[in-house]
Amino acid sequence: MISLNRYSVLEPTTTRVVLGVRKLLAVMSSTFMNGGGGVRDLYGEDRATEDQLIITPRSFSVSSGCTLLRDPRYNKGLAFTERERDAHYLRGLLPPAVFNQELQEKRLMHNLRQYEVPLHRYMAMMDLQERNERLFYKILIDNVEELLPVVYTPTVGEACQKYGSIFRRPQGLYISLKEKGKILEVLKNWPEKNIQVIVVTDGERILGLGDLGCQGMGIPVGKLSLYTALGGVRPSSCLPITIDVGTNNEKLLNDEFYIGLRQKRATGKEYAELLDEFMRAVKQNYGEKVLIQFEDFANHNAFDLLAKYSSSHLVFNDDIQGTASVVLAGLLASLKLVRGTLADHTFLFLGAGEAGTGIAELIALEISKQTKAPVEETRQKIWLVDSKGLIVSSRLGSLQHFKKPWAHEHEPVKELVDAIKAIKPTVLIGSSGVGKTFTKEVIEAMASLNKKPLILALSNPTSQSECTAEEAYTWSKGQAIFASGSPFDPVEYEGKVFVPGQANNAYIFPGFGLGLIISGAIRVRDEMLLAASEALAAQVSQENYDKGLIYPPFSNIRKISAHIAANVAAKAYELGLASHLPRPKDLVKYAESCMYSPGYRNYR
Ligand SMILES: NC(=O)C1=CN([C@@H]2O[C@H](COP(=O)(O)OP(=O)(O)OC[C@H]3O[C@@H](n4cnc5c(N)ncnc54)[C@H](OP(=O)(O)O)[C@@H]3O)[C@@H](O)[C@H]2O)C=CC1
Ligand SMILES: CC(=O)C(=O)O
Ligand SMILES: [Mg+2]
Repeated sequence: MISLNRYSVLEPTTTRVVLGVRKLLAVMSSTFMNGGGGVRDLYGEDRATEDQLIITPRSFSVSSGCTLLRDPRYNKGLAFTERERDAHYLRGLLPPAVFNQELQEKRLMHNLRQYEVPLHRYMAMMDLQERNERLFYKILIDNVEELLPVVYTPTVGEACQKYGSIFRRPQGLYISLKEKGKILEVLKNWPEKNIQVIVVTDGERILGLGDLGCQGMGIPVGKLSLYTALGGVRPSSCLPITIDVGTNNEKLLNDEFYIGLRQKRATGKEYAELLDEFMRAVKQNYGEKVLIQFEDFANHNAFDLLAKYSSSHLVFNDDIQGTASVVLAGLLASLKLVRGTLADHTFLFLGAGEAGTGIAELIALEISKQTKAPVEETRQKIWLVDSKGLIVSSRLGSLQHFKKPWAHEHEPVKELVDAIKAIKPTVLIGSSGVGKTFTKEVIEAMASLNKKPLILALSNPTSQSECTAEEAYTWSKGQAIFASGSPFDPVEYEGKVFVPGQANNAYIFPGFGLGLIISGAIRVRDEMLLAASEALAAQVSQENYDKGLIYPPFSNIRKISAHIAANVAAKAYELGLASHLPRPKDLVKYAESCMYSPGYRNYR
């Protein structure tokens, strides 16, 4: 193992080699085998997104033997060559066969496919991540459409629900109320110092599954593995964090295997102080440019945290902003199928929380940008229904602040289907977290009003989806353009195959984050979200449209992410928020060159 310029602990099985700089450079340049796609610098793409390369150290550490086999970042398992086995004291610790990474991948995919229970696949993937990180990312990248539902929604939802009983080794950083006053010290316990992206949750709104407390850790871990696999951000710069302020989930509080604090959630001042200490400690420890992605906070905290820290930190709320950007992209793309402009459409949401109001606002902004009409005016064609019915002006006094802009003049309407009949939307978006709410009557109402109704069932995981793909296509008699938060298989209806798209913020956040990193952006702005949407929409091909798709397939996601990153970075430069100067000429190429690739390196 070669560890440069860092805190490498010298363990008994570690030999330290001291070299002159010139010799070190020679060794390094011949040492790394480029895995494809990364920049060809001395460090390989592992450090490509770092601020600058510092080539000062005169030593590197070579861990060997069992220590090397147990280090997931450097372990290659049977792929260690004969020469490496000699050089690193691995003789006898491995069986004689030498496999290349492709053969390892083939074997692993074969084994993975033997598991019929998705959770078992998830656990096998987590085991692999902790055993051989490069192989984990190699198989995730190469089999992204097959494995996304395993490491991400829907399976990650079940994994979080059962996190206590499937818990093996800790992943990520846990910051609980017990660490109040010591958060900076806790951050310093994390072995990596060059952190570029943190995904943090407090576990209160995990997908549409509600409060899972500390067990929400599966979400930051999963999201960050997508940062690497889909966006090319190197794994060592990603930090998953769960803030544990307790849980109000009685089932978990009474579960003997629950891994979190066994108390009700802290709220008010106690909550705010812990979060504030966390935000200050992150900036102090990692600097101004670390991206903090808020994930799956309940809406009574999410909007306030975003507003509070967006002027002092590089913060991004994936559920509000990432979801908005992915849905806007789908809408822009859908105009190829339904014609007209965004301003010609009428939008109705079931669910007026983070996702719903976040999307609504970005649509209003985009229409305002396109038509030059004030956003107060462009909001008028966007309507939302919450658990109490249509959001109308007579409810203004009791509405949460984020719903108020959507309280238009209308008589109260309780049921979704009646709201559809009254508002006559062309687009129906489900963001309620409640499954089966797009009933046959709802879909039929949309199909009776529109030749091609656009129906997005965004809620995750699959159990919470507002309807299935099959329901959307059959109840609309094949008229619907449909996409969902969690994936569905293609559906055959009356001899025609309909391919549903996946409207999930996973299309956006990896490329969005990469764009912030490569430009050295210091703040997130709405214009960057619009730029990301436009880049994603531009990646939908005629072949995709011909299948009724409004999103490109995930199999192209790294190329898509590079385009998103480039557009986001370009916007950061345009807005004067980028700190990496000079601006690279070709931002797409630059983004691609910065991406981590999981091919093995040769160790001398
Ligand atoms: N596809 C994707 O990329 C994403 C999907 N999501 C999914 O969206 C869902 C919602 O997330 P989020 O917006 O953050 O959650 P929130 O809790 O912020 O909002 C949920 C909204 O749904 C409303 N609601 C709840 N039950 C009903 C019901 N029976 N009828 C009508 N409205 C109802 C709530 O009403 P009230 O305010 O009255 O309580 C609230 O307005 C989750 O399932 C999540 O997984 C989220 C982000 C990204
Ligand atoms: C996808 C996502 O972020 C969610 O469902 O919360
Ligand atoms: Mg989320």
